[in-house]
Amino acid sequence: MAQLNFGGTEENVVTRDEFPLSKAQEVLKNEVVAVIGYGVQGPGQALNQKDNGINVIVGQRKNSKTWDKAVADGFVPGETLFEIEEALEKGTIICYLLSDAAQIELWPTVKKHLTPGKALYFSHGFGITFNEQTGIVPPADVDVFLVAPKGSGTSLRRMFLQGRGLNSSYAIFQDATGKAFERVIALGIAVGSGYLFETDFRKEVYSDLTGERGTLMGCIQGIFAAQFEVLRAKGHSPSEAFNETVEELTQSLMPLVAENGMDWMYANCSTTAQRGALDWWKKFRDATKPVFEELYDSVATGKESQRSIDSNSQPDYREKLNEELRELRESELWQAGKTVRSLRPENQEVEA
Ligand SMILES: NC(=O)C1=CN([C@@H]2O[C@H](COP(=O)(O)OP(=O)(O)OC[C@H]3O[C@@H](n4cnc5c(N)ncnc54)[C@H](O)[C@@H]3O)[C@@H](O)[C@H]2O)C=CC1
Ligand SMILES: CC(=O)[C@](C)(O)C(=O)O
Ligand SMILES: [Mg+2]
Ligand SMILES: [Mg+2]
Repeated sequence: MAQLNFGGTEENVVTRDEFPLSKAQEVLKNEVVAVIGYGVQGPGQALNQKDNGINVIVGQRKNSKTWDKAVADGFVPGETLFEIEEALEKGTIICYLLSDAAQIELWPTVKKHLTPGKALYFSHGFGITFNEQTGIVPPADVDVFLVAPKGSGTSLRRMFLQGRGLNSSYAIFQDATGKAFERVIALGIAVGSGYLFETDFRKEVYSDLTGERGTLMGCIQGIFAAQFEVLRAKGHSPSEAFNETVEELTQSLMPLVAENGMDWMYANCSTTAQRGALDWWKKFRDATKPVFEELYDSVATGKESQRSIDSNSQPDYREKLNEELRELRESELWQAGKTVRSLRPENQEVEA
């Protein structure tokens, strides 16, 4: 474990240097890792573990689209792909990767198979932290921990294939075997994490729910829409409004931020832009901060988790979500975006 200084605070991190894949393989060599659920995180984590030489099986409902996907991805029915209960029985480490709402329904079945010494692995602090809402209370004689990749399962897999690694947080809720630390870190490395930083279940879920509702997904769509609407109302064309709101950000400026920080991105823009950005950013911070305070409270009081459980456990939740996504897709903003994306040279048909 290394101690690193993050802007003035020392924190524990585990890197691939101190915990290489060979060590993860050694720790997991007698384990059967059962990945339950094959939605977004399931495939990323199962495939990365498979490619990393870990003994991984998938548990999924037969006659489902995702069963077929697991087969197409190389999992073999009866060998490495099983009905959920069979996988639960075979697994010594259970990676519980159903959607957070679905985890509630299957919990009694999972619990039945958590015999002493097994490990229960999550990729989110949701089920355990909000156990009054989820009913997820594991027996005392199993290890309980999490590795939460900080990004989509799709990115986890893509970055692995590119030889890169998404960073993840890890937390131990219960160490029944005395081996929870080496087990959780070995899994974190095996699923393709670039490095792992320490957290606990409550902090993981509070920060994750805040982030995805905030700057990562909810807030960013909100400020995109606000700026786009103002530009359109002032007579700017959709292409101009989209380019100045989204395209330039994702294609030109955010890669610079990712590479070397905000000041470096600013420094690579005009002095005119820098003057304006430096003058305006605090105003945006002050305008949005009360909304972030409200958001955090809504997470911490359990309102957000309850809403997620209530809506995502309806039988027609998928159709309803798809309908809301369709509205977003068909908005003028994202329709303009579709045309803009098609114009990127790399997306144009190569002329014969
Ligand atoms: N989507 C992502 O990239 C990320 C997800 N996470 C966490 O990882 C976990 C898994 O999330 P996702 O992969 O997004 O899940 P998901 O929404 O893609 O669902 C996973 C699987 O659950 C199955 N399923 C749904 N209802 C079921 C039921 N009643 N019985 C049996 N199977 C059922 C689906 O067929 C699917 O294979 C969650 O705890 C989530 O918060 C963490 C980081 C990112
Ligand atoms: C991708 C991720 O980390 C999220 C946004 O928290 C999630 O999918 O829940
Ligand atoms: Mg999340
Ligand atoms: Mg997240």
